[in-house]
Amino acid sequence: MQAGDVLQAILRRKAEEVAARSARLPVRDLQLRAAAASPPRGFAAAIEARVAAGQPAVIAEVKKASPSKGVIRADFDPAAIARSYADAGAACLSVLTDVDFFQGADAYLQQARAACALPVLRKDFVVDPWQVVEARALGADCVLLIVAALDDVRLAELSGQALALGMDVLVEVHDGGELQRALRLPPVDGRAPLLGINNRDLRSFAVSLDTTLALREAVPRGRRLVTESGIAAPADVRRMRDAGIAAFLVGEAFMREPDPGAALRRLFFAA
Ligand SMILES: O=C(O)c1ccccc1NCC(=O)[C@H](O)[C@H](O)COP(=O)(O)O
Repeated sequence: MQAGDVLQAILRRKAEEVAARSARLPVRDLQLRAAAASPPRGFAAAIEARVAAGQPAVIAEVKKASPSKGVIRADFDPAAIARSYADAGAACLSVLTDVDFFQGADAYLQQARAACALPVLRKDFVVDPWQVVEARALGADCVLLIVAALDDVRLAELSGQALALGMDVLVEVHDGGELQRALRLPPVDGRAPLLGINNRDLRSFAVSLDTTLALREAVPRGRRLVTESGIAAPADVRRMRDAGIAAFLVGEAFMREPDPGAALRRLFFAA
């Protein structure tokens, strides 16, 4: 798929999808499912535990396809991939649930989470409070909020709602203006969103690790920063580690390998 306005195309489609899904399943029914769901596993806490132990905290992504790369992994078994990541030392999982642009599925999140003990990020384009409740009902431990996709009022509403439901929030930015907006989000019960810096420009698909290096200075001490996208080689990991980055979200580099867990070990834990 061409880059151009892909984010806007995704957001237009997502609004239609949410309208249709929420008409079929009213939020009150969804809230009952969320209340009965397996409790959140502590996504941010799992990251902090790895960092406190002096290890890189790896959020390993379960992703079949993407708009920029098409199908990345045809042989796709979310449960097996999740087990492989957990055995290799991942701190958390990220599972794509968007159907139309990533060939994801809600069931993939449920299968991956059931296959291991790791906390799971629902990686989707969350634009409506209904989706936050849906994420918890599916068992998600964290939701992604993309600053470029939301105005300030909606961003604060969704973040506060997710935190109040006991989930963590990964708030994703790509430039300094978005970072300042993300930093204004208030904590709930002392829990603030994790700050994800996406090295991929979602409008052009260009990827540069310089994005993280340029923005990290503006992240206050005490806030956990996650570098996202384009981490593929040991030199990339070294470069980020040398800059003090401890948390990583990685997808394609693992998903293209026959054994995703072995690829994670080679990239992050080779002696
Ligand atoms: O990956 C895309 O093509 C894409 C396009 C539009 C919106 C989001 C997109 N990707 C989501 C991500 O940012 C990545 O899945 C994630 O950060 C992992 O990146 P990578 O390690 O490069 O697979």
